[in-house]
Amino acid sequence: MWKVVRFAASRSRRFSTAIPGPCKVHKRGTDILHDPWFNKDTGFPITERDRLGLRGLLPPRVISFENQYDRFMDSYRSLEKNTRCQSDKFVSLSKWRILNRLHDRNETLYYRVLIRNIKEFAPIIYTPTVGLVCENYSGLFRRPRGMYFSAKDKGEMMSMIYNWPSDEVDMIVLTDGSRILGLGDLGVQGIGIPIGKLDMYVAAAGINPRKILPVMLDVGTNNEKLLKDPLYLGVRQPRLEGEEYLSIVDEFMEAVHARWPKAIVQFEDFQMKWAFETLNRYRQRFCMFNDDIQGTAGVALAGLLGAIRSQGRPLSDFLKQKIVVVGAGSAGLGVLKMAAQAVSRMSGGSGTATTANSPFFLIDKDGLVTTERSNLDPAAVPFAKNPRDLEGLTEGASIIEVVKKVKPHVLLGLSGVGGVFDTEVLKAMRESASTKPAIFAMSNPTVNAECTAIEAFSHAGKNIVFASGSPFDNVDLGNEVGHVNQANNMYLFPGVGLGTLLSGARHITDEMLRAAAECLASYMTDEEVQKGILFPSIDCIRNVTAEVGAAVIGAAVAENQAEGHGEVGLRELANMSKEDTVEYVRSNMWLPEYCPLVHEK
Ligand SMILES: NC(=O)c1ccc[n+]([C@@H]2O[C@H](COP(=O)([O-])OP(=O)(O)OC[C@H]3O[C@@H](n4cnc5c(N)ncnc54)[C@H](O)[C@@H]3O)[C@@H](O)[C@H]2O)c1
Ligand SMILES: O=C(O)C[C@H](O)C(=O)O
Ligand SMILES: [Mg+2]
Repeated sequence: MWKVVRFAASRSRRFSTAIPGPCKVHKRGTDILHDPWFNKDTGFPITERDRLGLRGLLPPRVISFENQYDRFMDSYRSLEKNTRCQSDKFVSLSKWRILNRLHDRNETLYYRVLIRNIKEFAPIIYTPTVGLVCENYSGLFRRPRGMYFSAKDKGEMMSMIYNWPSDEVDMIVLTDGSRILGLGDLGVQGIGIPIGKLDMYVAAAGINPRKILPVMLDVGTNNEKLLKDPLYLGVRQPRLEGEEYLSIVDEFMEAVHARWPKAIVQFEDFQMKWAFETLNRYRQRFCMFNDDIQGTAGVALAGLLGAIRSQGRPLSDFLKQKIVVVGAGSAGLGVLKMAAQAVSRMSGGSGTATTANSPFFLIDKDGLVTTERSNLDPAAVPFAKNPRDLEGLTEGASIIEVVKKVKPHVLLGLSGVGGVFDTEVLKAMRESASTKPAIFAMSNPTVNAECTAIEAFSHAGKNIVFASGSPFDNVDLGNEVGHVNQANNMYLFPGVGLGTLLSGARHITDEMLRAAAECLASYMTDEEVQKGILFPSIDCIRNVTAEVGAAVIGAAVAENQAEGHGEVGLRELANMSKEDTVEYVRSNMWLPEYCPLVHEK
């Protein structure tokens, strides 16, 4: 059984918070002003202007970092005021543009703005606006960000990787653009997702922005509209398949690790068949994980355990919870696999994942998944129900049929289809066996959510607990508040990445992911959970990441995966208390401060 441990936020003297040391820069003059890593705009002190050949290239007055921040926020607020009557789409894209321009000009200021206002800006640089940006990327494109490896680069990647200007890369987010959120195949335009995820790595985990790399593997697209679009920036060919496809991913993985052997690669938004195949292919060879399968699973498991706690029930009740998962893709199957492992361990087993005899039900676009399904995807086989055990439900039963019959404690959507939890389905959840039925509409972006928060509380009742993948406002229920949780893998992947990095682990194991999920599950207090607050506010995401990262390090040490990082060796990691480990993680988080620049030839 899981012990609910909340790491103390005590400060240890062993790890002091980093004060930015000097940064070596190999350029001078305008080249520095045009480099967003080093640019400080009007913030360059006079002595630095002299040292770096900047004197005369900037207006004479030096503006403090804080004043630069205020100036940006003022222009952001004016934009908000001036766009008040415009459509939501126009406003969201305008907000993204102003942030993106800052990102392209001055990263230190950009991350200060992002970190201080994460709740307000996450919905712009991350889901849902990032989806809109990806849909319109070819038209919005102004400056490149990250690297693009295409089907035409075969045989060249080992040298191309050296085109990246940084000698140190810790964290890579890689996509092939084939399943961008719930928006489908967006080809090269999917690069917005790795960029947004890595922004969250900087904001939530304090990974140094000079050590991140967003990557697009452009192997073509099957999106006819994009192929016909004269502005489309990707390779105009159908997606590579089979061995041709895998040989491109293989070459990329070899090239990356030849240059940066310890870089962690997060696979993101790959269509299901490649998501599972690449995870199995690389996880023993490289330090990598698939966020949609593994990150999502951990967040969902934390939500499922929270739903039990919200009913005032012990976690052992997990064995009895009836859970209907709608969506049998990489995310839905990842969730079921982790949930089934938890059930197996709780009932004294080895943690082998199968739900055939458990109260879990899986539904895909063809309805309830049973052993009678022809062409059942191999990854779904362990979760197909035997119709003999179903008491009246048959292969392909609809969501409403399943919900009416099963009366689930939890209805969890990862289908990518907006509105599939319709009024009838939500009303049927009133008959749930739970005192606090849980409705998790986890698909992104907002338009693809299985239902909205208002729909859930109005049709399923005030006593539900609700979570969605993209943010919704809390719902006014008269004299109480219907709390909206954001069940998004952003609560896990930053801690998984940072914990892995700081442990120096060569691989990311199931145990490390389990530790991350359990840590998140135990983050909220009983009092909060009973109010329906299952996940923390995004405002404290650095704190969540520090704790999740520490849990990952603890598991890496326990499993003999850890090798240490920098000056902190394995022995020191192994001797750290939980509090010390949290503090160690926290003290390794990059802070957006201008560092003194020192020119080096
Ligand atoms: N909240 C999060 O943290 C999080 C994490 C990962 C994925 N997601 C979201 O989950 C969604 C699915 O992601 P995925 O990688 O599993 O996609 P996927 O394409 O691999 O799977 C989609 C699944 O949904 C099923 N489906 C389609 N239409 C359906 C319908 N009408 N009724 C029932 N099932 C239906 C499909 O058969 C398939 O099994 C996306 O919208 C994605 O944004 C959210
Ligand atoms: O990107 C997100 O917001 C979550 C998740 O990885 C998704 O694919 O939807
Ligand atoms: Mg994703």
